[in-house]
Amino acid sequence: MLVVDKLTRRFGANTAVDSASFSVDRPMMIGIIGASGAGKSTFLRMMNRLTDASEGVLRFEGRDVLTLKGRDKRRWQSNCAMIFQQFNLVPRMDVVSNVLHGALARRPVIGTLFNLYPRDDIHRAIDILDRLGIAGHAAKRAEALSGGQQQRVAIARALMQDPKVILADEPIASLDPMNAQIVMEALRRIHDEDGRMVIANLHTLDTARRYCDRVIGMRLGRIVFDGTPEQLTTGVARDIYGAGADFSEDATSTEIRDPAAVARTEIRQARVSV
Ligand SMILES: Nc1ncnc2c1ncn2[C@@H]1O[C@H](COP(=O)(O)OP(=O)(O)OP(=O)(O)O)[C@@H](O)[C@H]1O
Repeated sequence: MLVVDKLTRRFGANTAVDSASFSVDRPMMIGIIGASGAGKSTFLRMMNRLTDASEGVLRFEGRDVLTLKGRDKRRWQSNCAMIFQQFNLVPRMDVVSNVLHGALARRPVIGTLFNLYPRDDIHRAIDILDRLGIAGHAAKRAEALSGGQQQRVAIARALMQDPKVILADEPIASLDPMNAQIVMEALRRIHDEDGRMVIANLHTLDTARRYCDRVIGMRLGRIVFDGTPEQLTTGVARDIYGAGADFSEDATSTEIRDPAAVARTEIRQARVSV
């Protein structure tokens, strides 16, 4: 279904993604983890054709994605929706109009210019918002919503494109643990119920383990781990992050933890440091 072969992107002397290869034979939820600068965003941006590759092949359902041009490229980009850490909504525009923007790629230019949306699109936008539990906010300005709600609006906008793949670039990095969980559950449900492939760059190991079927670990542009969440042990994570024996998973955790347990850990750490 998806074949990535020796995919490489160089920026001058810096190789951001270095000969990355893997293949996926069915729609899955895939987490890409790795330290800052490992090449995760560059990989997603190449997949969506926001960034050109320097070398290599990326095929989806047999099509060579990297050579698509013009309308075919735009069609691919609409089939491969992207969501970002900062949501990228139009803050002063109402929620439903933000969602309807997701359908622009599939609509004639004239309607777009006059903000005329077919009634079916409007109903579909409301249905998608309802599915994500935020239909009650449809008429509000996007900026009036919490971060977690805004990210769900961004997911709704992506779903308006009816994409085969959703690429999520650190979708929960700006969210508190509770909202992070709601957003990850929404992405997981979209995969489970619609059969869409989801590829998410994640900063936190526990999130990758909990929500993904497969985890890819990147370090300095290279894929250094490709396996199941069960295979992602602390030792493997240490290698991916290039960390020493003092590597703590807590530093990459967004788990909603029992406050008493957190306090106990903090007291223990304070005792160690005095
Ligand atoms: N447009 C660009 N021009 C020059 N260098 C770039 C550009 N985009 C990315 N890089 C470099 O490529 C490398 C990989 O960056 P990338 O953003 O893909 O990493 P990342 O794993 O997504 O990091 P983060 O988790 O911090 O977002 C970094 O060294 C970065 O500085």
